[in-house]
Amino acid sequence: MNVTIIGTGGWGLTLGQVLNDNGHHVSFWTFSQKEVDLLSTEHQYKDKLPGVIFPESFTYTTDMKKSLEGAEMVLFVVPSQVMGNVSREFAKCKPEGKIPLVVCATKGILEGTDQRMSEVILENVPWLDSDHMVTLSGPTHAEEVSRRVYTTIVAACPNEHSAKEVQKIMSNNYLRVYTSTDQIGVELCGAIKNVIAIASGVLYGIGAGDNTRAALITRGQAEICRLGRALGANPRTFAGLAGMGDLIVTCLSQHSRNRYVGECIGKGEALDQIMSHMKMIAEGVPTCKSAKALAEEVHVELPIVNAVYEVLFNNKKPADIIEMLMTRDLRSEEE
Ligand SMILES: NC(=O)c1ccc[n+]([C@@H]2O[C@H](COP(=O)([O-])OP(=O)(O)OC[C@H]3O[C@@H](n4cnc5c(N)ncnc54)[C@H](O)[C@@H]3O)[C@@H](O)[C@H]2O)c1
Ligand SMILES: O=P(O)(O)OC[C@H](O)CO
Repeated sequence: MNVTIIGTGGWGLTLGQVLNDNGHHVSFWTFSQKEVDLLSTEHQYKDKLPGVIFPESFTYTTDMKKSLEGAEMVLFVVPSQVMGNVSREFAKCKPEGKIPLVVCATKGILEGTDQRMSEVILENVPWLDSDHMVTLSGPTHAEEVSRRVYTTIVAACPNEHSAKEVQKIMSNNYLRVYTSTDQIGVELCGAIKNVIAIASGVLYGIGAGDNTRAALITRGQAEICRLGRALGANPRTFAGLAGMGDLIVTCLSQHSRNRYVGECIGKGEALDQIMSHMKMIAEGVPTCKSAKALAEEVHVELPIVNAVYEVLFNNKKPADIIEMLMTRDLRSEEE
């Protein structure tokens, strides 16, 4: 199968390698000529995945129409906050023949809107319908998948047949793909867990204990469930790979970008200073703003998300915010 991947970051390249391992032909689009030159000559992206060499058969271009020639499947793997522009560009490249299956592996909610990534793409691409829009999400750090470490992931689409198609195309002996029809739940879990991961990083940064981290992960999960239920997600998704699975990996892994941002904050660094030296995207930062706005819109209380917002954007001290969280009105765990 011919697959086009939109985005040549760590995750896009890694998914390309999975598809190449499965015998598919992979082309990439990127907005950056610098990335085209680097990847076409060096076949590696040292800044993002040092030591990983990508197949020489990969092709790279900044010309989206050209990158999509003959594409039977298209994967979007760009940062969430550029998904609007990138999908509008994609909309101009309607293929002559069969509409390709579209898969989105980006995690986040578009700032200034309440839109999940599949909603952004579907709104901007009028010739694409929701039956052909699949979400790929789960506990999957590129640093490990690119080294073929055993991993699981979820392909979610309201149309089960499309989810199963992606499952068949992407599964192999080191990547096991499950399917789900709960795209809302899978996307919300993937977006909000990044905000909770920042909080987890803050706990590492200030030297908090394991009890505190366990509390954060569990109560973070409670917030994801509360918001998800209000927005129509299937509660079973929260306990699945895209839910608890991804929350665990992102809160605890040495590879997590969002956890790293939180850890630096906990050690006293300023957010803009941290962002200026990061080589990969930490989606939890913009998603924190959108999640807070989304929760207010549907009248759902998210104390941890709000706490992260106060620390990131209002310069509140983590210790004061944790004290505030611990001494709020007492409540039942069953609420
Ligand atoms: N890295 C991982 O382990 C991983 C795993 C699962 C999901 N994800 C998700 O995949 C998405 C991409 O993550 P990543 O780690 O590959 O990011 P990255 O920071 O490595 O790369 C992002 C890429 O997006 C493209 N890009 C950047 N700015 C752009 C712009 N203005 N216009 C168009 N394209 C632009 C570039 O090709 C860049 O290399 C994120 O939503 C992330 O949460 C990442
Ligand atoms: O853990 P992070 O913050 O690097 O996020 C990347 C992916 O979402 C992990 O599955």
